[in-house]
Amino acid sequence: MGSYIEVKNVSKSFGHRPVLQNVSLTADRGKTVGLVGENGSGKSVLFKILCGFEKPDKGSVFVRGEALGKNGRDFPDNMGVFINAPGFIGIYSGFQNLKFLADIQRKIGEKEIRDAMNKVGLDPDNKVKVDHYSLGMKQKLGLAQAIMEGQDILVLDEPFNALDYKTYEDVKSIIRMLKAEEKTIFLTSHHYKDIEQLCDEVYLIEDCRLIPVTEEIAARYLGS
Ligand SMILES: Nc1ncnc2c1ncn2[C@@H]1O[C@H](COP(=O)(O)OP(=O)(O)OP(=O)(O)O)[C@@H](O)[C@H]1O
Repeated sequence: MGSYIEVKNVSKSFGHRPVLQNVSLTADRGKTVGLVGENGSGKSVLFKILCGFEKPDKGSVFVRGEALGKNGRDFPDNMGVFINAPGFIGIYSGFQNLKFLADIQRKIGEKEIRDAMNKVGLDPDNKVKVDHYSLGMKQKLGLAQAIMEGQDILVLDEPFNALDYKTYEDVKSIIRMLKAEEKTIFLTSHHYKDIEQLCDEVYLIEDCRLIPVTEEIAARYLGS
């Protein structure tokens, strides 16, 4: 089998504005791939294309050897997604929210939800409504959702956003744990340091192109 994930010559524009031009990327199973780039450079768009949430104008995405968008297969199987701080129903607890989501696929029961919540450091028996969750708790709930079905590919778009130091370190530890479990992970962060520490391969999106990060390019991001 070839790469676990392959993005091949993908281009995407919104109106007349190109965001991605001829972008290609491969990731082997168990690797952590980081994406950096300025605000609006196209990181989330590329992640949404990987997940099947956006369709490329040109090019293809292969996940475990299967092309997205072929044979009615719009979304990859077994992929956990955390993009744009996930929305939850505020009047329900974290556990209830995950239960609603789990009931869509019916792959897992309460035990797996509890395990995922414990893994990210949330108490499944906490009856507090998500409306009253701190930002860090919401981020962790989003991560629990992304992993609760045992997904082996994880797409995590800025999971460190707006966290205090302690929660930031917690989220980093969760990602290290997922790496140790040999998940294939795609990650963005505005702090190059996070990406450098956690990722096996790093790419920069600049001027609609995807560039492997060399030491020289990294020097521009270090200290950020
Ligand atoms: N559905 C859409 N319709 C129109 N334009 C869009 C759409 N989605 C994204 N864009 C535009 O595509 C560009 C890339 O957006 P994207 O969200 O991928 O940036 P990003 O690199 O993730 O930025 P940030 O670091 O700020 O999160 C932006 O100019 C954005 O406005």
